[in-house]
Amino acid sequence: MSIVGVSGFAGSELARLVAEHASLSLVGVVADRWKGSKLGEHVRVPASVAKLSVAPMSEAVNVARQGEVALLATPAEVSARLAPELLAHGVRVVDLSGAFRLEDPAAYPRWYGFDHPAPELLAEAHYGLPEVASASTRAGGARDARLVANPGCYATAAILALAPLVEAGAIDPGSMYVDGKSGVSGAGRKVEERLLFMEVDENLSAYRVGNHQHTPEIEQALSRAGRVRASVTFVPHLLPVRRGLLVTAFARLSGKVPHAEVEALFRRAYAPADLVEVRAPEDVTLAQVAYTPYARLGVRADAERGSVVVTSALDNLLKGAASQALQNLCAMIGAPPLSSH
Ligand SMILES: NC(=O)C1=CN([C@@H]2O[C@H](COP(=O)(O)OP(=O)(O)OC[C@H]3O[C@@H](n4cnc5c(N)ncnc54)[C@H](OP(=O)(O)O)[C@@H]3O)[C@@H](O)[C@H]2O)C=CC1
Ligand SMILES: CC(=O)N[C@@H](CCC(=O)OP(=O)(O)O)C(=O)O
Repeated sequence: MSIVGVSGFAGSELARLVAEHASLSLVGVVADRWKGSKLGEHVRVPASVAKLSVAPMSEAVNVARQGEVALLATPAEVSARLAPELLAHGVRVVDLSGAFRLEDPAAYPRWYGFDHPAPELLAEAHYGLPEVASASTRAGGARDARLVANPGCYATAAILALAPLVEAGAIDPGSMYVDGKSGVSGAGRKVEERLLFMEVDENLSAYRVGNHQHTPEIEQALSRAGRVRASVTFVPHLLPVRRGLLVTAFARLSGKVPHAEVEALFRRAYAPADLVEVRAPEDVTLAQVAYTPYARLGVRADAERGSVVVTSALDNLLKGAASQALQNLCAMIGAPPLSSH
């Protein structure tokens, strides 16, 4: 395996997870910021890979060709250009960015700010949310996929929260609401005024209201899962913590599923999922999921108001990025799944 973008927050988590997985071997790491230095100088990894030399971005294709799969932890526009080159060299790709999550090429200028350079790959990419197979159009799942689009962090939490409800026809899919709150590591290592300590500490603010790139991703996944046209209003907020995100989703019950049976939908849907826990909504907290690969969900239906509320929490860098990428990678190559410790 190789990791491109290893100097980023998600890339560093990936390096640790790949290095610690007994069935995976890390053969190359790439990032300009750390080029020429050893991986172990920056990330706490086992001695076997600590001596790996970090290659510059200009060497990304050559380095990635040494491994069977490349993990891209790069900005969407970078991944969109790099993935086709890697695929052309026979290297399979798990991409952590949004570059291959949306099936409609016309959505890219609107939500990501660039024209997609490889629109033909959008239909092929597998949307890799392992616990919600219906969110992808690919019948075979990640196994045998050449290209896996790893879901966004808020999108993972929101889709886990709403998929069992739309799949069962339990809610009105035309009006779902999602309030999301994320720790600052969600924004990556970049320098930005809104991410300064003085802006974030002891503060809470909404951002990109009506304009967040995970809106079409959530709608696409729920439309597929429910075979309906899903419409989601999503508002993200920046929380003054390092790790973790929590979304609260609200929807109107359709009456098709009695309110007393709504929680059972979740328990059934996620019974086979080792990494998704269903608890009371009040027990869904950042502290329970931060630094773990778990997502935790809580649901409560309100018969009097005809509504349902779902809380959903995960670590944005793990289930929201790197550990989910590992789940996908293991499924692609038939390696044992990520240990759920
Ligand atoms: N942070 C999170 O919680 C999540 C992130 N993601 C996605 O994962 C990917 C990586 O995110 P994250 O680790 O947070 O990001 P960071 O900003 O922390 O890291 C970005 C990485 O990409 C590299 N890079 C290569 N080319 C460029 C370029 N042109 N501009 C900027 N960086 C470049 C950087 O290398 P260098 O600085 O050495 O040049 C760095 O290694 C992104 O697509 C992000 O959207 C997805 C889910 C959650
Ligand atoms: C706090 C914060 O800024 N979070 C990021 C989430 C990053 C993510 O999951 O991003 P991609 O879809 O770009 O891969 C954001 O809201 O854009």
